[in-house]
Amino acid sequence: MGNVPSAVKHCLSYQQLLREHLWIGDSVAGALDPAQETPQLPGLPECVKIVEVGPRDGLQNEKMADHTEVMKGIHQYPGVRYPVLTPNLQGFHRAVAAGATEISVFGAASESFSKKNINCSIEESMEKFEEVVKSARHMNIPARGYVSCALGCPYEGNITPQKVTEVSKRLYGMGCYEISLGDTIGVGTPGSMKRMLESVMKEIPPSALAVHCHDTYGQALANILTALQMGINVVDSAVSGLGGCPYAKGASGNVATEDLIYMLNGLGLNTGVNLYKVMEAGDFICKAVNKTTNSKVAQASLNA
Ligand SMILES: CC(C)(COP(=O)([O-])OP(=O)([O-])OC[C@H]1O[C@@H](n2cnc3c(N)ncnc32)[C@H](O)[C@@H]1OP(=O)([O-])[O-])[C@@H](O)C(=O)NCCC(=O)NCCSC(=O)C[C@@](C)(O)CC(=O)[O-]
Repeated sequence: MGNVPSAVKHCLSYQQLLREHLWIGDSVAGALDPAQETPQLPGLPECVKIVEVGPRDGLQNEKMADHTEVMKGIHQYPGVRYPVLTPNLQGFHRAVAAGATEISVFGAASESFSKKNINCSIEESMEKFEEVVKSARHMNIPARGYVSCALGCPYEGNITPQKVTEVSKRLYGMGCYEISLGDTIGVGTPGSMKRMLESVMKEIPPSALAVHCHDTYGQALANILTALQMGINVVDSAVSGLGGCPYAKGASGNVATEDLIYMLNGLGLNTGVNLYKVMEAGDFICKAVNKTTNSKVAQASLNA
């Protein structure tokens, strides 16, 4: 790996570990846990796809190299998806040149957050994303859309479900195959999640929606359960609960993948993910970036 900085090296071996055990999306795919004995509860989806955002969201606050360097450094396994965040056409072309085969555009339901995060208004961001998604579709590159601040904004406070719906509809309409609704600062509750989803689902089918919950107020799993009960079966999470947006001060990490899998196993929902191996990957990356895990499941198993 020559001159690759150490944070990138950690990210690469971490990706390798994760790829052996999970779906790789923001991501990972692989080995099956032994079939769960727990009978599935009614009113829930049959299986859940976990989009592992640890290698991206989990590490974006670390001092790391540019995506070009990261993309060049990783070994890309067949059947594994390695999406790259691309805020504009320049980023898109650079990502494709570096070998990206899936991209994500990332908008917000808050004007102030949009300005701080990507230095443009929501309307301007939609114009840029239109260009990106159009180019991606031209090249058969799947594009995912994020909507940040779906349950609250660090600058504006409450965000209306109507605003989230409006932005989600624009992203879906331009060709994003899936819209990930982000509780960027982790302030949502099952109540606000339900109200927001009821509104968004009037315009977008649940099969094209995902939830992305940060855990600042300890509500992430409850919010995810609410989304599952409403028919959503794609959930973003980060191993060890790492992560957070640099433009959302005070916000904690994502819901921990370990805790999410533990809950899904308990509900009898199939993920095809081996919890113990994810914990191994979590332990690896926490040591590499000198952090303690935020996963309650990993903490409990360490203390057991
Ligand atoms: C979007 C920009 C680039 C606009 O930044 P800008 O300053 O407005 O860009 P610009 O068009 O005015 O160009 C300024 C310079 O940047 C260059 N530039 C322009 N675009 C690119 C590019 N793509 N790649 C590399 N270079 C770029 C461009 O070439 C130029 O270089 P110069 O001519 O001065 O040498 C900036 O605001 C930015 O980088 N924002 C991203 C911040 C970020 O990474 N935020 C965290 C993402 S996580 C998130 O958003 C939440 C999420 C997804 O996890 C879900 C959730 O939890 O809610």
